[in-house]
Amino acid sequence: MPQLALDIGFLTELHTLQKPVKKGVVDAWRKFRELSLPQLLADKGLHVEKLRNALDPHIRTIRISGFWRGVVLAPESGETFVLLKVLPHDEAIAWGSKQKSSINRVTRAVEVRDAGALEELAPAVAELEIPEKPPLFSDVSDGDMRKLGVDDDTLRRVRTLNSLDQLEMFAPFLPADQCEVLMFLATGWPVEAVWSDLVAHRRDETEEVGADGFDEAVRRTPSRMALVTATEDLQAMLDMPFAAWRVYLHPSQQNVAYRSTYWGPAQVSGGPGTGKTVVALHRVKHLLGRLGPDERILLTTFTNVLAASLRESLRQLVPDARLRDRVDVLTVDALAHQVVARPGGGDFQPLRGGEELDYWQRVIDEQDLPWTPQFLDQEYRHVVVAQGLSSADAYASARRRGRGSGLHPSRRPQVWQAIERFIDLLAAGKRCTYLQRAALAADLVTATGHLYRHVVVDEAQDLHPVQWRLLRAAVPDGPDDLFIAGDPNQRIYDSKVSLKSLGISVAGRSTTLRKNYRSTQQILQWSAGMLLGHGVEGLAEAEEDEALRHYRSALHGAIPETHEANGPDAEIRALVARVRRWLDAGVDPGEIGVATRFARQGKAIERVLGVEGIPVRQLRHDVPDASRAVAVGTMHAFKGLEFRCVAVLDVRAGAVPYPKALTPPETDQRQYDADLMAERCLLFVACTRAREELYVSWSGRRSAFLKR
Ligand SMILES: Nc1ncnc2c1ncn2[C@@H]1O[C@H](COP(=O)(O)OP(=O)(O)OP(=O)(O)O)[C@@H](O)[C@H]1O
Repeated sequence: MPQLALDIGFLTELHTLQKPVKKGVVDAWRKFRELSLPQLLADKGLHVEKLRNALDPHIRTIRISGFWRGVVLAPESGETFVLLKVLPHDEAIAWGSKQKSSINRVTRAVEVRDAGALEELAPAVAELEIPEKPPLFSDVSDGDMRKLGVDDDTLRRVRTLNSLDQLEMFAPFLPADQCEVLMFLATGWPVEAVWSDLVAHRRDETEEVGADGFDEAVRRTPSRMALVTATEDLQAMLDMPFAAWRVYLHPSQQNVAYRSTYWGPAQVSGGPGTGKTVVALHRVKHLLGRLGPDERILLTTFTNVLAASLRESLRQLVPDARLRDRVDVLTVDALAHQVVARPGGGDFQPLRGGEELDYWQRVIDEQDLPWTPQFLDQEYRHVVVAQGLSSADAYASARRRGRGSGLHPSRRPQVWQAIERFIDLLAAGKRCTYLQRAALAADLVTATGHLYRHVVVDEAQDLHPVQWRLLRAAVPDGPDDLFIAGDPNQRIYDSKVSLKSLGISVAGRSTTLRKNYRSTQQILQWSAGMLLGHGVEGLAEAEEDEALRHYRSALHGAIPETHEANGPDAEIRALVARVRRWLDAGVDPGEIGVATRFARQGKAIERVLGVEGIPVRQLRHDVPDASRAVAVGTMHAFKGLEFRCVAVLDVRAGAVPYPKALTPPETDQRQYDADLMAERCLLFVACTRAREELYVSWSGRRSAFLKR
């Protein structure tokens, strides 16, 4: 039976197609399933047509609807076709006739290059040559290139290049896997690392494929070509094109997610948009497949919105509701709440917002203390709660690791007294801090026994040690106990955690993902520029900001736009104009996000967009909302989300960094540095939510985080 596989290039452009065209794709795909090969080739409606001047004899066009045609790769023999692109008639013919397919000698996967575009671009690329620089790949031999799957045609083109800019011009048109290898080599990766990180997983060791090997070759290309077998799956892909991750996992992701067993806690890290969440979800799917009777999995993340989004993604990835019901998708706070709500747990209301500081102020006034509320709050959080200290003696001898402010040992009893008073005051009002609740939950679980067989953690970088204690207690030590996904460069709250110090060792079981699937290279590079040279402490210690330099995306687009406005009102007016241009270009309002440092500015923006008749919604980190309206929210609320177009406003000195979010350096220099870094990461997180376009504006003096 013939079948029509889908190329990832087609899927990534799917959102630009109108509904009738998408329906045409479903109809065409059905015909491939329903007709025999001779019937298919003779079908008048589908009109499978060979192109007269095509560079590749395997290229055909098929009719999708009206003027729209699909460009298809047809096998010489065998029955698997691949849909590469859907375009208006003339463009489809022009594009199709310039493509060339081949089968990679190392991976034996199908690859397609835009041979016409590469030829046309060559003179412009040559002009970018920097005369005094050596060739880009002068230290990689032809033999190594071939071992990594780079073929002679590609080699001939790239041998003379001597700048990354030149390679990036060619990039969208080269065979994707070869291009990825070259990008990594060009950014300084040793041949051995490229081999082990990228190529080894893909290598195929079966016998030489013959002319009839095309069907198998498509099957060997799962990270770029999907064989969809059920109509519902195809429909879901067309409705949610960005859910491509359900079918296409990069071999490096596949390798992490579907490793049979990790003999202890495992960690996956990587820059924004590298698919950490996707890998975490696939890991849950893998673990579900081997779960014993009565065993359960916890999938946990940081905010309610992210938990809701994980629940939805899991629904798509694991359609069987009975299986899915064996997974609890909860924030760590919600888990703590559930545990504490059980008999014996007490009934305390957690403090919100700045309430903690008010309580500390009260203690300071009562006891006439020389410290600030921030100092006591941080001492309590980072030393007492983090280490689970419960007596004056334990505190007197505790290490104040990570604290930058001196505290003479003779003053510790006085601080402890203040802490005791703080705890009593809260208890008297039936209140607690979130961390106290997590600590209580950790104690209860330790006493009563484990809750889960596996715990999978996403957005791990922001968890506090006491939350880790709860997660550690929730699952028994052993194979596949904890699977942890996170990115230290996206830490926006003040929890600095070394997993090792918590008894969670991921040594030998830690992987870094390198390829970004979300944002264009231009957005990534621009955003990474804000962090480079500002060393962020990794979760598992060994990671450095070296990863930042290697952020890579196969997607290319416009350089982020910056705008200096003449006052706050003018800044909002400029935003309205920007949003209108996106809408006019066909971007759905629901695919636009507007981030601000403060909620009140977001409210003003919401009002103005509303008055302008643009559908708008408030983005909150506790309430999910998928309506098709422009999402306006604080930078914090954008954590973990993504939009086609993102505007970040109010990026001015005085707002980013926000002075009140910074501990005064004279109180604690180390804490000041950490706070400043968290503010930097916050802007980085907001900017890297953009898939295609990023717009950043301010009025007055620009933020010091923005480069000139
Ligand atoms: N192999 C893949 N093929 C296609 N798309 C992918 C793949 N892996 C991830 N994506 C897509 O890339 C985007 C980012 O993925 P994901 O949210 O998992 O990244 P992340 O590393 O968790 O990001 P962040 O840390 O910035 O929140 C998503 O739209 C996801 O669907």
